[in-house]
Formats: sequence, C-alpha cells, structure tokens
Amino acid sequence: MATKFQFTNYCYLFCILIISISTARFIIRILTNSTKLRPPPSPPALPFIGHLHLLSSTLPKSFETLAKRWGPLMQIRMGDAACVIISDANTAEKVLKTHDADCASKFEPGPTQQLMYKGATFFNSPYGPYWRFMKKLCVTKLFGGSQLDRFTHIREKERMKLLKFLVQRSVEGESCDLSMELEAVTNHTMYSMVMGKRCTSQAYSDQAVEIRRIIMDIMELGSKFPLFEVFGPLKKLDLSGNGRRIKSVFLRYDQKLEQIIQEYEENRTNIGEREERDVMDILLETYKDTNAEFKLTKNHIKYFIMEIFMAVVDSTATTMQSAMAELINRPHAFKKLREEINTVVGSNRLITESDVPNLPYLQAIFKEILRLYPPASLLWRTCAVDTKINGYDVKSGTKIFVNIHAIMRDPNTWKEPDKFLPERFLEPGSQQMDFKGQDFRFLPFGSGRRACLGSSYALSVMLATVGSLVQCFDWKLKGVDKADIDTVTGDTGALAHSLVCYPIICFDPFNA
Ligand code: HEM
Repeated sequence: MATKFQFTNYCYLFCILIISISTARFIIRILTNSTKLRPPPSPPALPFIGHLHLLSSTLPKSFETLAKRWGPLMQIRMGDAACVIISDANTAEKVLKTHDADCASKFEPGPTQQLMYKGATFFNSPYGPYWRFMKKLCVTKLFGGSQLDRFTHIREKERMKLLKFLVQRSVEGESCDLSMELEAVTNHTMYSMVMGKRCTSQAYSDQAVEIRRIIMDIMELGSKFPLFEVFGPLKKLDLSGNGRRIKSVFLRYDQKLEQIIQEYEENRTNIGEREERDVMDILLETYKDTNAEFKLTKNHIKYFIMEIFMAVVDSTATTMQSAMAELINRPHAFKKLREEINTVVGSNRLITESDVPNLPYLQAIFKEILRLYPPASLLWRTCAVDTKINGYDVKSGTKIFVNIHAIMRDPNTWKEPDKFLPERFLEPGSQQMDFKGQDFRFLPFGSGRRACLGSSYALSVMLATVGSLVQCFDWKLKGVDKADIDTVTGDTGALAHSLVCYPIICFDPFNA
C-alpha cells in the first residue's frame, strides 16, 4: 500500500516537474525574444487608429513635430499600417544606401482602393520584374540622355513661346499670372515629348489642356481623402464619397487615353525608322513586342503616362514658381544672378540649356530652392526583410517614410536652416553637394535605386527657363510688395497665392 502511494506521488511530482520546466522554458523564450527585439521608439497609440489622431494632412510637418520628441527613427501606426519615420541624414543613409536593396520596394501612399489601374504603378511599384524592365526602358529609351537631346527643340520652342507672350504683356503694360504660365509651359513641353507627335497643332494644344485638367482633378480629389480613409480601419467604406468621384475622373482619363492610343495605332504605318519617336510611340512599340522581357499591358501604359504627368509637371512648375518668388522678393540675389548671366552669356544672345553648367550661382539658387521647398517632401519605401537600423528592429513589411523636408532643414546639419542663403552652396567643400543623392543631407531627387530618373531633364528645363526670365525682364508684383512664399497648398509645395506680376523688358530676345 505504502509503495503504491509513493509511486503515485512520484508520478505527480514528475508531472509537476515536467510542466514547470516547460512553463519556465516558455516564459524564458518569451522574455528572451522580447528583450532581443527592440522596436523603434513610439508615441502612445490608440486602439484601431494607432497614431492617426497625431497626424494632420501635412504629413511632413506632423512627422517633424513628432520626431522632435521621439527621435530620428520612430515607429508609428497609421490605422493597420506599421510605419517607420526617418528624420535625419545618418539614418536616411542606412535606408537609402546600406539597406537600399532590402528597402527598394515602394507602396502607393494615397487611396488605392479606388484606383482603376490596380497593380500597374511604376513610380510606386515593388522592386520586381516590372520595375526593372521599366527602369531600363526609362534610362535607355524614354528619358536617357540621347532621347532628351532629341527633344531640345521642343523645350526651346515652348520657352520662346513663353518669352514672346511676356514681351507682349510688357509692351502692353499688362500683368501676367506667372505661376499659371510656368505650369502651362511645363505641361505643354511634357505633353509634346510624351504624346504630342501625332497631333495637329490646335488639337495638340486642346488635348494638352484637357489631359492637364483631368490630371489636376484626380490630384485634387486624391488630396481630399481624409487620412483615416487611406490608412484607417474604415478605408473600404468610402464615407466621404471621394472614391466614387475619383473613379469617374479615372474613367474620363481612360477614355481619353484609349482615343489617343487608337490614333497612334492608326498612324503607326507612317512612322519611318529615322523619324523622331515620342514616349507613346516607344511604349506602344514595347507593348507590341512579343519578345520583350516583360509583357506590358495597356493599363501599364496609361498609368505610367498619368504618373509622369502627376510627378513631373507640378514638381517642375512649382520649383520654378518658388525660385521666381524668392528672386522677386530679393533684389540683391536677382541682381547678382543677372550679372552672372550677362558675364557668361554676354549681352546679345539668350541663355540656353548648354550655358547652365557655367552658371554656379544659378545652380546654387536652385539647390537652395529645392532644399527649402522640395516638391516631394517625403520618400517612401517598404522594408522587405527584418532589418536592424540604428540598433532598432524594423520588421519586414514595415512602411518607411524618409522626411526629406525635415532632413533638409535639420538645424544640426544646416546653419540658419530656414533662411534662403544660396551662397551656402558656393562655400568651399559644399559644391560637391550635387543633385545625385550621394550626400544624405540634401535629397530633393531622392537616392539609391529608386532615385528620380528625370533630374537632369528637370534641371535643364528649370534653370534655362528661370535664367531667361531673369535675363530678359525686371518684375513688379501686382498689388503686393512681397510674394507670399510661405503659404503653400498640398504636399507639392505649390504657392497658395499665384505670382501675379508685371514683366518689364530689359533684354528683348526677339530683337537681339
Ligand atoms: C523638380 C523636378 C523633380 C523633382 C524634385 C523630382 C523628385 C523626385 C523624387 C523625390 C522621386 C522619388 C525618389 C526616391 O524615392 O528616392 C522621384 C522619382 C521619379 N522621378 Fe522625379 N522629380 C522631378 C522631375 C522629374 C522629371 C522631369 C521626370 C521625368 C522626365 C521624373 C521622373 C521620375 C521617375 C520615373 C521616378 C520614379 C523612379 C523609380 O521609382 O524608380 N522626375 N522624383
């Protein structure tokens, strides 16, 4: 009896021992795992919405404010999306250089649930076969050096058209809306390069304007989505009704593009081998190519063209507007720039794109404009694998925002960061700070694999255009003493108040 009792007791003891050891191992495993993983600092979150209540529609500014408290690498939750926000140059280098390959995928930062061309994005595509294929096409055929050189005459023609209009305004003593004119010249130039080839001149002008109107409607509606509808738990419900509206504008765009593609296909037989081809010609050729490494669809083509218009026209036009506003507000800088142009170009011909490399002050002005008013204030990526950054664990699938607005105004790296001081880019040692994204304090065109593919084109157009506005005219603002450069709309940094002014001829390029 005693032996049986002892045996049962031993069995109980043995079971308790096994359960205790397993429980202890389980607890130790949880403890060691949680001490091993070190997530980035994060403000307290609310259930479901995470940190959405801490953000305003101007995300870069909200991120900058939070970073002052939580540091240059912080984690927040926007609805169900885990996001890491980077706010200094050293940490940006880790993402855009050290871990560039693992962080080379992007995501669509706006409302995707309403998009018509789902999965056809290039600008925000994952780092995969479609992106590789299109990047090669962009670099070799669409926006590569030789393709851009072939279109120099289009850019010149549009610039001369603008100058002619301004000369006429000056002669008549009338004012002009310079913001609107700069936007129109950028849109027309882009339209000609992308799909202006098959149009007669009037149809060309009308179509350029119509496409612009549709794109602006889409962008305006896109910017009206409340954050909780983009990231929050209610994103599928379309509570604001914006989803339905954006779908109907997308439909208008789709019909227009179908019509243009049809016109191109009907006229294809007329394109000689040596005739200049525009972007649409090259895209359709690739679409038809049965041996192409990637099978393009019409949706890819339509969305690529939409993204080009969205990303390019506003960024280029906005940067030129900001440059003119700063120069009009600062007679000393304006005079210094005109003196540089007159010294390099002389007094009997108009500045051209090929003069730009010889105009360091003009370049410094644009560096300073892009530092203070970057049209794209945030870069975004998705982390493809678990990654350690600054000693913190960033989990695979986390969305990463690099706040270049904050980085390019960081008081730890820039002296008097909020002041317009182009001379800072002429100081010894700072001239190597170029537009290529190698110096992580200055990233207006991004950096790494996903850096901007059109920076050279944008700079040629912007510097030659603003250079000629300074060379040819003095400017007097209408009704105000100073241009309001601080009030902007949306995330592109476009001036909220148009730059309305009187051009006063001082060098007439048509009588030179
Ligand atoms: C002032 C003018 C412009 C600015 C400030 C600008 C800026 C940018 C920025 C910040 C990015 C994202 C880079 C990154 O995530 O690291 C980008 C991407 C891109 N830009 Fe620009 N851009 C401008 C004009 C242009 C023009 C004129 C073109 C084409 C002709 C262009 C084509 C592209 C393309 C194709 C991408 C996507 C690259 C990719 O995802 O691989 N951009 N741009």
